[in-house]
Amino acid sequence: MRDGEQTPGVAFTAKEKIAIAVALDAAGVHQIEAGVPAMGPVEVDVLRRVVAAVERASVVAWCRADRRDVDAAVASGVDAAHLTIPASDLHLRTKLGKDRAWARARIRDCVLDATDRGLRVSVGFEDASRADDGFVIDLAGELRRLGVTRFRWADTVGVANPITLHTRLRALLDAVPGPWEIHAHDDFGLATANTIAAVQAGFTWVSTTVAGLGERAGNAPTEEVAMALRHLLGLPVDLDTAAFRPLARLVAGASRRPVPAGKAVVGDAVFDHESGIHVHGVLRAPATYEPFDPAEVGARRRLVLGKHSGRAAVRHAMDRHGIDAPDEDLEPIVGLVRAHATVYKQPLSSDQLRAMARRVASRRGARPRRG
Ligand SMILES: CC(=O)SCCNC(=O)CCNC(=O)[C@H](O)C(C)(C)COP(=O)(O)OP(=O)(O)OC[C@H]1O[C@@H](n2cnc3c(N)ncnc32)[C@H](O)[C@@H]1OP(=O)(O)O
Ligand SMILES: O=C(O)CCC(=O)C(=O)O
Repeated sequence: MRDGEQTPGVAFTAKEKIAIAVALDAAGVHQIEAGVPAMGPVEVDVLRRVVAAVERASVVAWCRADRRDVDAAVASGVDAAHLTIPASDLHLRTKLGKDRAWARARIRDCVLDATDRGLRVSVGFEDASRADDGFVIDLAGELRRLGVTRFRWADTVGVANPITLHTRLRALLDAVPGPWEIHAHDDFGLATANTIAAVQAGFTWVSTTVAGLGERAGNAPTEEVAMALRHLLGLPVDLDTAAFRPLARLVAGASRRPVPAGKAVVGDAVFDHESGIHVHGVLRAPATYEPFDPAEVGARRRLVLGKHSGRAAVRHAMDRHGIDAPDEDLEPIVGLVRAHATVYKQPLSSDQLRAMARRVASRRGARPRRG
């Protein structure tokens, strides 16, 4: 929720934030990064209300490596603080005018402060994908000894490549075992792939946002990652996957960012089939052209008549709507369906299909038997 809301132009009201947190909690999300308490009293108050509203999930506050941020996290009543330190020299030197020694001292100090104050602490390495792995490994090893419960490896500008990432993260885990989290951005459309690669390398936490909302091209989408973990890696996913589509619409409303029709898992059209070969196959066994049953995410398959339809699809649609026609009429009806789709660029209604069947029947001097 924190990184999702960082999307330029997006600002959730307290009510929206609470509703999204409650929905995430109900869906079984384990931890909700609900906001940035350093933003001031309004955000602290929202965090407090999120903490009160959520029943099962842990609520974590995002903090800079700054004691003032830890103070604000404590004030917000969360059970966990996520402290971020830039890891790359680009971020340290160019952005902050600091060096690695500063980063080490600063994050150590804040970790000790936050743990002393009873918070569970995770640490994020911002821009880790462009950082020196040796520095990240050294620092993580040191911080683990101070009681940090988890590390986040951030691909802040989405430049990781899933193949090389896997090898790189395996080496990281060998050096500093324990819970690591991947936080992947989608600048090159690789956020989900990189997240899956990290899990395959042994990472046990994934940072995601609903429908991939987030800075620039966004983050790894919760629903894509969850379904890929279940179906591609065969891992148990204890989330209510049927909640993904309503969640995406809830977030779309609050962010004023409509869910694209073709968005994996949650898009309106991702369980539609039109092409003749696909519909012919799906009618025999949906698995021919579906990687999982749409019901698993509370969706329904739709067979759409259009420019690429074939006879099997037309016959199926006519049967569904009680329109009878001999086999010899199918080919010309398909022709009319194609022409209609090309002109109107819309799926065909049952009435339009019926009218086409009549037209073809009357051309050969007969009437369709029903309809
Ligand atoms: C990759 C990411 O997503 S990082 C998270 C990004 N999220 C946000 O920025 C949350 C929204 N941010 C805000 O509301 C504000 O930027 C605040 C409240 C955090 C800080 O506001 P301001 O004090 O006005 O600072 P401003 O935004 O101009 O600059 C960022 C400050 O944070 C500091 N900073 C940046 N990252 C870190 C860090 N990880 N640890 C410590 N300090 C940091 C910068 O040095 C700068 O402080 P300075 O002005 O004293 O040099
Ligand atoms: O929490 C972190 O360390 C990562 C922050 C972030 O959102 C990013 O680097 O993209």
